[in-house]
Amino acid sequence: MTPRADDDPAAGHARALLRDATRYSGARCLVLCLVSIAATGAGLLLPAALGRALDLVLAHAPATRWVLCCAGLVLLLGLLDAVQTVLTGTVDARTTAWLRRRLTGHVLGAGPRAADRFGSGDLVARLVGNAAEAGTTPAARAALVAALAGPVGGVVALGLIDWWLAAVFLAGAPVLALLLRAVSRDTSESASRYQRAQGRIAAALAEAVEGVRTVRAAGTEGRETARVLRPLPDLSSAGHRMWRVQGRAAARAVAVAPLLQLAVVAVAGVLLTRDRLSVGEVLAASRYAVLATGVGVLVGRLAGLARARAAARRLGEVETEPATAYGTRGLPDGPGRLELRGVTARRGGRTVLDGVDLDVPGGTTLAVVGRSGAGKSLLAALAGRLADPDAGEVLLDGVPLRELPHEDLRGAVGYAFARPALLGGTVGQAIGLGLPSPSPGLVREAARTALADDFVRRLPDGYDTPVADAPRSGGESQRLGLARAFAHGGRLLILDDALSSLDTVTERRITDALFGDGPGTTRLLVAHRGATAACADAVAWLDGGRVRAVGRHEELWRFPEYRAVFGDGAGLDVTDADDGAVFRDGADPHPTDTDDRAMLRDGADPHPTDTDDQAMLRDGADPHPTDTDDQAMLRDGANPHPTDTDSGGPRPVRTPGAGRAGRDVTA
Ligand SMILES: Nc1ncnc2c1ncn2[C@@H]1O[C@H](COP(=O)(O)OP(=O)(O)OP(=O)(O)O)[C@@H](O)[C@H]1O
Repeated sequence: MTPRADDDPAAGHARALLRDATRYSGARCLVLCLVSIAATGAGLLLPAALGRALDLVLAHAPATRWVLCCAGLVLLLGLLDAVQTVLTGTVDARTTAWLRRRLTGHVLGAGPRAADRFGSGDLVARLVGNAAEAGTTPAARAALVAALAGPVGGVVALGLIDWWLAAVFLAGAPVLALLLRAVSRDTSESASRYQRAQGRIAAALAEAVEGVRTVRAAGTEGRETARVLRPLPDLSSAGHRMWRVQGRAAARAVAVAPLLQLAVVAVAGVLLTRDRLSVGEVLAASRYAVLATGVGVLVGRLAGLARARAAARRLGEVETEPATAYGTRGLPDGPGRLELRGVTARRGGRTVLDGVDLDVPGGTTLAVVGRSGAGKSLLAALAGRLADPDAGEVLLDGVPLRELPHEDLRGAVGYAFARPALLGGTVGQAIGLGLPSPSPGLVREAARTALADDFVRRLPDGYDTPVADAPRSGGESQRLGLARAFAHGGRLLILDDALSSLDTVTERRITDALFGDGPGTTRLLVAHRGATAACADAVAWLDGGRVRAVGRHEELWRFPEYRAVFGDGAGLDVTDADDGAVFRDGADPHPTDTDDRAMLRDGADPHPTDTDDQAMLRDGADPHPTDTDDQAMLRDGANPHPTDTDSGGPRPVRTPGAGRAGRDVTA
């Protein structure tokens, strides 16, 4: 059973959508309705005129006026039909365009939630296919009024000729009414099923196209095709059911309508023999009986409306995902201090981040590290309000992000991602995306900083090359994404694994430029590599949904579990940490080692000796790097001789220009 709109938010949204869409095409809909009614009126006048002309011809009276009247009505009907066709087409197109605009804006306004919930393929199916079906609603409703006016007018005309004729017709009318109701209900159900199956196919197809390389590599093209088309039987059965419903209705209508017409004509014949009707009136009555039983037209219209309603409901479902609301509180001048207070976020039924507190002073860099799935990307998304936390608050310069207007928020926060989407006509436009008027100079400068300028200039039309014609590797894409983030500016820059596809030398050069540009930008950096984390002023170590510790990379490095985050053999070794790491919730990163715990309390290094070196060697780091080691380190993007004093022993390897010691980032 179709749920009532009150119980079903999607149906409520669908009704509101259709109401607004109809209002948008209001004037045209009204004209269409009037034209349709005029056509129906002309259709209703024609039998009367024909009957009158016939009576006059039979009586050998002058009938030219009435014959001309009949010809005029036929011409008018043709003209109105043409206008109706054109108007229906334009109203459908306008309404569809309006629905697509509104839904596209809504989907993008809702952010990643909508794509997560529906899947990109299904969303595309809704915004393309279902919007086109739902877009026929206003015109179909207008036409339905006229389609209803035909039978109603036919019955009235029968009553005007003789009330017996109307009475005979009305006696059989309830059967027709039941028939129409069943058509509308059954078509609605099967149309919903049909459209759902279409959506599932579209979603699976989008996944398969996205992962076409994986499919090819696995050699599973056949299996994938079968998976994409798995809903086909359901689609087919829903489609067949739809046609069966309409076919059955049409068959019943074919059975019931002629019987009714026959009854009307028979009664008209009887009335003719009693001289209550003329021959012309019998002719008119037979035509009106056909009009009054015009169920075929109604069945088609009702089925179309039912499909449109089912499609509108699928659009309504998309609208149930609320668009992000923005505040009106302006962002004051400030250094870009970022605070997370008790931030909790749930995904897929589990709490991924649980009461996270962080404080990143303006102009500093915080690296976020943690095992895969620890919630780093989620935290990065919350920090710039790509998503809202389920509890807690994120503040920029003391203002909760929720209270900021859209412009202030997006102007203040720049993002770069691991797999950036390059949107915009040309490469230059993709870099300047989101800026009110990006100058070519700014775009180039940003590209130079991101080390993208060289390869962009090698493209056929340089910065004017269409994005689609700019073949690029994963690393080149990332550099364009970084260029976009650099061009954006803003007081907070969030890099979500945005350096992961870069070779280590390029990464190093970019981080040099990034961290060397002085204060003014606060940076949050999701890092997988130790060398990247080492560039930051502080590292927040996420584990089990919480911040396990905050400290400098070299301070945290002593803890095997921290080192394990980067995998064996990753990067840096530390023997002189000052235990500045701040552990959260009393969590000890090295809980099994009681000595370490004691030493941490006393501020001493738990592994200051050769044993320590062994541990480091176990973890893949060489405490006494030689020239050969230097080469290896350079390969890894780390500088083996960052300062003269550092070069003599197992010191933290730090990237020059980075990690301004002395600034703290606290939890
Ligand atoms: N939309 C979602 N629905 C369900 N679960 C989600 C969703 N988004 C994220 N998650 C889950 O939240 C957890 C954290 O994801 P996130 O991408 O933040 O991890 P991460 O630390 O960045 O991982 P990685 O280092 O592998 O990129 C993961 O277990 C992920 O499966």
